[in-house]
Amino acid sequence: MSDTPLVALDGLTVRFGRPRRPWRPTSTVTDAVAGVDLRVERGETLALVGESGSGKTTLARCVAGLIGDYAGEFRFDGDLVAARARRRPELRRSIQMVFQDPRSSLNPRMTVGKIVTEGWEAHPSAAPDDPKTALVALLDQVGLDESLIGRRPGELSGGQCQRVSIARALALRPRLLVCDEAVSALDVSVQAQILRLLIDLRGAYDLTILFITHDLGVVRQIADRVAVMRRGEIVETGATAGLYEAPVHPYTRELLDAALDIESEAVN
Ligand SMILES: Nc1ncnc2c1ncn2[C@@H]1O[C@H](COP(=O)(O)OP(=O)(O)OP(=O)(O)O)[C@@H](O)[C@H]1O
Repeated sequence: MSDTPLVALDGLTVRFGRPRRPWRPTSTVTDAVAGVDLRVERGETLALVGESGSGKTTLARCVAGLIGDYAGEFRFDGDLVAARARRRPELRRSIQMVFQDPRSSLNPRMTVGKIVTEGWEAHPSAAPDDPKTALVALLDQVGLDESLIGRRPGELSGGQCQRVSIARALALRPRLLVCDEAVSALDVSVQAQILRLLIDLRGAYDLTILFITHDLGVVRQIADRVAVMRRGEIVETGATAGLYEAPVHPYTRELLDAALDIESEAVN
């Protein structure tokens, strides 16, 4: 097995806004991601945590190819990914994203069957010989019955919609799954089911997962390692257990204390 990390970011910077100009005296520039160095090793689940506005989604979208305008270096499987190369079908297929709001991330007019299999048209290399059988198998793997094939997202629960999103991503046999707050919109019991599903699928599909969340309780259930993001920068990375037991950066301690306060409020 290669030692090359699946994802290597060096000095990754994503800037939004408009700079100051003689006719525009106020600059609105923000570095949402500000010089991030980060590795995601093959087969691991790395959680990226941080408070709202810290830049997690921007980093995730950049890695998933949804933001092409960035500075710094992004290597996937050792190869430098230039912004232009993002259009390479093989790279697009290899990195799939699961979004926060399962309902709005699915086309309401399309059936479950169409949603899950649509990617095969754009990526014939991932298309199976027998699409019908492959579709049923995919649905089974994410815990959905084949009777749902003709249903539309509006007829499904939030948890079922998220399972459809996961099946859609898996249909393309990705190597990296980027989950952006993928369980945040779900009830706690459904959250646990989807986390369990992701853990099982990680093994079955040999996946690497970049898991974005603000919820430190969720991190403990799914992540091998954690990277803590604050104001566009990574302030600490470490194995999940170690980070909970002995956080180094004061901001990580603040996040953990805040999470503990929320947990104890929920208990009382
Ligand atoms: N399209 C955009 N245009 C301008 N500024 C943006 C854009 N997207 C994000 N930002 C800014 O970049 C910063 C980081 O936002 P981002 O959504 O990445 O943070 P986050 O950690 O994911 O927050 P949340 O958990 O609330 O989603 C914020 O200051 C945000 O206002």
